[in-house]
Amino acid sequence: MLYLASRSPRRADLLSRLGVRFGLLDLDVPEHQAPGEPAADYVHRVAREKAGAGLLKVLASPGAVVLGADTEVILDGRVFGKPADAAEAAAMLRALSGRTHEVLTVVCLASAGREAQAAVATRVSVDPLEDADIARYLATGEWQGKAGGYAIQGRFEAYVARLEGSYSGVMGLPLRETARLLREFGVPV
Ligand SMILES: Cc1cn([C@H]2C[C@H](O)[C@@H](COP(=O)(O)OP(=O)(O)OP(=O)(O)O)O2)c(=O)[nH]c1=O
Repeated sequence: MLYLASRSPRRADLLSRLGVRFGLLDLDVPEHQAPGEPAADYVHRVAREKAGAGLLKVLASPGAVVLGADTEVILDGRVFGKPADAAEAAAMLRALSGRTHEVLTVVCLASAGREAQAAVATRVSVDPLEDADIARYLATGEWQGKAGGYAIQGRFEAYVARLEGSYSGVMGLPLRETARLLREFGVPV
């Protein structure tokens, strides 16, 4: 049985698109970058912690496979996670304005005897944003709960000049790499 260790409705939607059946595990894994921890190491660690915490919940279920994932926006080596409030989201969007950043998603699959990860980095170029653009965007509320303070799957795409990589990866679950990992674990996709 496959379990998705995530509270993100987007990850559940994306995983459903692969046509697999899965259960949902609700868990709260803290996301804090350690001092000096490189951005990519941090994203890998959090994805592993989510899958590991999920696995602990279902160890009694034989053959359980747990999927955890983490998505962060990275600019100049700095990690932009989910903004705590509109002011923090505004600061993130000002930093992303007119620049190209990376969205890194790491997917981790774990079962009783095995663990594997896939990392997908997508480069996203954002048009220059006026203060008025940012204010209008923040008013939509779409920034809430999204790394970097934007959701590409909504109005923000109007400001995306170029995307190189995985669109589903930016949304939180890269479908191609996830499908490959699932097959490796014997989950038919
Ligand atoms: C950049 C970007 C991020 N996101 C989302 C994907 C992730 O859900 C979220 C980053 O936060 P995550 O910590 O990766 O995930 P989460 O807290 O939403 O869910 P969970 O930890 O329970 O699995 O940002 C978008 O939906 N669209 C985007 O364009």
